[in-house]
Amino acid sequence: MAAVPIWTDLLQTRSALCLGLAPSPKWLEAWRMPDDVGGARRMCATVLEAAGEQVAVYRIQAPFFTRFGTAGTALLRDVVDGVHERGSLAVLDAKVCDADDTMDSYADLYLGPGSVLRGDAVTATPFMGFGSLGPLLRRAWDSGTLVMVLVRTSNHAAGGVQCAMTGSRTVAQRTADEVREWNDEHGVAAAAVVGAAPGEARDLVARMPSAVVELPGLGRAGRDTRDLVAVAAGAPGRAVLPVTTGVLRHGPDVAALEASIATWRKEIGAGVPAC
Ligand SMILES: O=C(O)c1cc(=O)[nH]c(=O)n1[C@@H]1O[C@H](COP(=O)(O)O)[C@@H](O)[C@H]1O
Repeated sequence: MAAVPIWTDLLQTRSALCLGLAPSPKWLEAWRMPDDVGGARRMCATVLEAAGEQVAVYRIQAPFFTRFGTAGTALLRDVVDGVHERGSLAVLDAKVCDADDTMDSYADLYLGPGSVLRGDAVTATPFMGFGSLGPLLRRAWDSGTLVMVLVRTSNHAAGGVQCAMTGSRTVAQRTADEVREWNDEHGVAAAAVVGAAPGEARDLVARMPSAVVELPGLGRAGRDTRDLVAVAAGAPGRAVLPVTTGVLRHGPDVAALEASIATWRKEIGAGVPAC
């Protein structure tokens, strides 16, 4: 079942901004909220109140919820419900990875209306071999959801693995090609996370012409917003631009958060035209 048309519709009507929800110890302290499930609940409610129905997609960092045990998992489920009540999509950022028989169980937890957490997408690591993602990808297709495969990440340690050569391609290029091949063969359920500098990102995005691509990096030191927005403009209707720090640093004041979200939407909207 194709998920992409729903994503495209929302990304075009609300903008490509993907708002990060990260009730981490660091953010709860900055917001002067207790580092417990009550504090996390207040933080998420504040962000959702400020965002209203302006945001197409939320990237929800699952470990910052599940660290609180069953109460945190219940909160995560409530937050996903809150996202859906606003007509938005929820990416569960859990970066799952395992052998193929176990991957099926991750789908039970994360993906689609029949799962525990009812996410619209889950992030996954392909470094046990792309084939190990098969069961998760098949379940994503069946439930109209997406698996966001880590093609290239921005953390300092990533380059040694993801830029290593495998034949004539980097590992990241090969993974991007595997995303395209899966989508061409089975239907578009593989999306991608591409946390690369603009030149490399443009090449990787071009290798996955039908995939939703998440391009992290907006609002970070050393990254020019216009460069990243220009990469997204090459993939209209399927590029997702996550911002966490760039918005959360304005909290917990609701009006300041709202203003920041509006500013990001405007900045992104001007550069990513409707397709
Ligand atoms: O999966 C991601 O979104 C991700 C990919 C990547 O390449 N680099 C990266 O930092 N991230 C996530 O982005 C978060 C920080 O987002 P910003 O505060 O918007 O920069 C991190 O906590 C990671 O979970």
